[in-house]
Amino acid sequence: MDILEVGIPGKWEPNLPDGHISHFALDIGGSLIKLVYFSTNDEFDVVDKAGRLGKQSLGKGRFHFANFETSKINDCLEFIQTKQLHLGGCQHLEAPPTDTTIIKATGGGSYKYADLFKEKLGICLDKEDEMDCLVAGANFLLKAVHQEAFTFMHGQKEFVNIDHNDLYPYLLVNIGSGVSMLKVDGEGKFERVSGTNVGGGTFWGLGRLLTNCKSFDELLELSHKGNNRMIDMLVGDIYGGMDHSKVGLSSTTIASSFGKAVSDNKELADYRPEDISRSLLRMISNNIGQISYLNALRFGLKRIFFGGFFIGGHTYTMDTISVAVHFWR
Ligand SMILES: Nc1ncnc2c1ncn2[C@@H]1O[C@H](COP(=O)(O)OP(=O)(O)O)[C@@H](O)[C@H]1O
Ligand SMILES: CC(C)(COP(=O)(O)O)[C@@H](O)C(=O)NCCC(=O)O
Repeated sequence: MDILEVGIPGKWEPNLPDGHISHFALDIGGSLIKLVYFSTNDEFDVVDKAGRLGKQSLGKGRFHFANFETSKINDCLEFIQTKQLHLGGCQHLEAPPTDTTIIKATGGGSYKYADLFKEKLGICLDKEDEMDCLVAGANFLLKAVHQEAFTFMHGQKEFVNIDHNDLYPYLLVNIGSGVSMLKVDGEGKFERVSGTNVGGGTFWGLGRLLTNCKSFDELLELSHKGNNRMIDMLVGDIYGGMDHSKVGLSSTTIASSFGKAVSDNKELADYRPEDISRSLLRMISNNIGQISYLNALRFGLKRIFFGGFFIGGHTYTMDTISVAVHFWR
């Protein structure tokens, strides 16, 4: 089975031949809509007892994943409509578009936009709780997919071998618009033990205001070229270039994110957007890493798994979180 990424927010190819479509489902989050469907192209014609022509799949196919910004939900609706995802990709062969088209959906948007889906596409969203789905998905991936989980430290990615008998309990940290921290004890056994409202939405929202960036990717890209020391106050800035070794603080540790802006006597325009973005990314990632570590400590959990689109394989973000987790160890 192939996994195929077909969409990034705002960009999609409307005319890909998809064949028969099944397993169409949605996660409508605070920032992004995640959409998945399975398509089979290796089909042959079959005629049913009533003499109607249909297609039968040979069982091979692809998963397709697409994302849309939740604020541009109409693009998502258009994508579904164009590809006829809710009708199995082929309107004339399957059930006619009635009120009974039921699609699995999760995330806050499955409540917020239920009427919109019904009105525009005749889709009834069959809601699943996002935390239940998150835990079921994480457990499935960790157990069923080889080389799914990895550590990332100082630019080095190392896959983790998961021993199925030694997986639980673990802390699952999902960094979306906000951050949820779940203590997972088994299949369907979990508790939301903590969270923080300083998450991916904070990085993108505050970053947008401070830098005038037009997209998340642009903001993230800027952070790679920035130097947070231009705006963060370091221990060395306070201690005349020296470490505060008595309490284990090196001169290069960030003492106060954005702290230099207090004494610099500069305006926002005097700071480079690259430096602001870098500082913001470190501030938020550090904070999440520290809260996660403290919760792992609180419950005696030896493993933390991080997920969510804020991380999305972004190396600098992952590195910062890792440093924060290891800071006190
Ligand atoms: N292309 C993108 N557009 C907007 N945000 C993005 C994008 N890629 C990554 N992100 C980050 O991912 C976060 C959303 O993560 P996600 O796991 O999808 O959460 P949610 O379910 O709340 O939408 C955003 O707040 C932002 O920090
Ligand atoms: C409310 C949410 C579960 C919604 O999930 P999301 O769309 O952010 O993925 C999440 O944003 C969250 O856990 N926020 C943090 C709330 C808090 O603990 O302060």
